[in-house]
Amino acid sequence: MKPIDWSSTSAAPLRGELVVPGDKSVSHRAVMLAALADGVSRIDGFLEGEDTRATAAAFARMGVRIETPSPSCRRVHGVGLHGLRAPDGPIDCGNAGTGMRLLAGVLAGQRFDTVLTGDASLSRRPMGRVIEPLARMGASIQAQAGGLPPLHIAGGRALHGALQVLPVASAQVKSAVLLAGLYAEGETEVREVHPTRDYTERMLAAFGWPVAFGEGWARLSGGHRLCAADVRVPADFSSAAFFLVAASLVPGSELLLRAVGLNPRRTGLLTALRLMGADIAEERRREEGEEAVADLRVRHAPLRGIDLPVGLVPDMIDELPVFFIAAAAAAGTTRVTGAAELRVKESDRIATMAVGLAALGVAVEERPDGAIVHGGPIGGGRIDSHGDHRVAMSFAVAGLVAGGAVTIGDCANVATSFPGFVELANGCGFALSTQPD
Ligand SMILES: O=C(O)C1=C[C@@H](OP(=O)(O)O)[C@@H](O)[C@H](O)C1
Ligand SMILES: C=C(OP(=O)(O)O)C(=O)O
Repeated sequence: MKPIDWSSTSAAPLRGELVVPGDKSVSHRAVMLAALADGVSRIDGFLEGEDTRATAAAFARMGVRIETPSPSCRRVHGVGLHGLRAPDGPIDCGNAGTGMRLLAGVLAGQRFDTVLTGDASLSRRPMGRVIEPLARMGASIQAQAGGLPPLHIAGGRALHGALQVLPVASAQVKSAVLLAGLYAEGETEVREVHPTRDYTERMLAAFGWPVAFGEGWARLSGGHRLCAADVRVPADFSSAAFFLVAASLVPGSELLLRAVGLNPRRTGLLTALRLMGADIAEERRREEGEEAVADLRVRHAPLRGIDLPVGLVPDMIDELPVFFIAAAAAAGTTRVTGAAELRVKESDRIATMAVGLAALGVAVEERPDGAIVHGGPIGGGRIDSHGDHRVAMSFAVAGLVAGGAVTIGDCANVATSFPGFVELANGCGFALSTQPD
C-alpha cells in the first residue's frame, strides 16, 4: 500500500446527511457463516474495506464461490461445514485482527493444514489469546515467539467442547472459540469477564445453529448445520463515531447519520459523549435483520471533561482514539483507565494518541492502562498515525478545531475499515486534503 499523508484544517460548520459504510464486525462474520452454510446467502451492506475483503478472499481461496452483484453486496455459495478445500498457500489476513482470530477458530476444525499471515501491524499482535483456548479444545496451532503470527494450524484434529472462562474481554476470542465449537464434539461454553459484542451468537442463530446466550456467556454444541440466510449489515457505529465527535466539536454543526447499528455492546461512546454534554438524538429506532439501528442526529454542544466510567471501556474499545480527541477539546480534565487493551490494537493506541496529542500542544499524561487528558487549545502540527486507521481518522477530526493544519502521516490503512472516508468527510464540511508521502 502506498503511504498517504493527510492534512486537516479547521472548517465551517459540518452539515448534511451521511450513510457510513457497513459494519466491519458483522461483515467478517456474515461472509464466514455464509461460506460454511448449505445454500446461497446474500449479504447487503457488506463493508468494501481491505479487512473484510481479505476475509472473503480467504474463503474464495478455500473453494467458496463469492459473487459481487454490486458494490457492498455479496452472493456467497456456501459449501457446508465440511466443504472447504485446502488453500494453495498461506492465507493473508492483511491488517485484520478479527479476520485472523476468527479464522483460527474455523480452521482449527478442518481436515487440512493452513497458515495465516498478516501485514506488519497484524504480525505484532498477540495470538496466544486464541491459541490457548483452542488448544484446550484439542486444536494444534503453532505461532512465532510470543504468540505472534504467522499461525500454522494443523488440520485433522478431533476437537472437543470445553468450558472456557476468558480472562480478557474480547469478542474475537469468544467468537474463535464458538466457531471451533461448531466442529467440536459435545458442548462449548464461553464465559466472559465483561460482556462483549454478540454478533457471532446472533448470526449463528440466524443461520439456524442452536445457540444459547446472554450477557457475558454463550453455549452451543457441535453436530448441527448452518443454513443459508440473508444478512443486512448495519452502518458501522465505529465509523459513525468520527462524525459524532466532529459535529459535537465544531460550532454550528448538525449531521444526520443514517441507519447506524446500535448493538448495546458497541455504543459506549454515545454514553460517554452524553456524559460530557453532547447533543445526540436517536431517531427512527428500528430492527434491521438481527440488529437495532437508528438515525443519529448530532448537533454541536460544548463538552466538559469526565472520569470515563471503566465499565464503558469494552463497549467503546475502538472509539477511544476519537474519544481522546473529544477529551482534548473539552473543558477540564478527562481520565481514561482500564483500557490497556488499546496497547495491542493496530498500533499501541495509548502511545500513538498520547504522542500525537502532545505534538499538537495538548497536555496529556500517558498511563499503563489509559491517559489523563487536560482539555485546552489544540495546535497545528505533524503526527504519525503509525499506519493505524482509527488514529488517522481521529486526528483528521482534531484538525477541524486546531489552531493550524494537522498533518497526519501514513493514512493508507484507513481503507481497511472506512473506504471513502475523505470524500464523505469533505462532503459534509471537513477540509481534508491528501498527498503521497
Ligand atoms: O469481534 C470483533 O469484531 C471485534 C472485537 C474487538 O476486538 P477484541 O476482541 O480484541 O476486543 C474490536 O476491537 C475489533 O475491532 C472488532
Ligand atoms: C481493532 C480493530 O480491528 P481488528 O482487531 O479487526 O484489526 C479496529 O478496527 O479498530
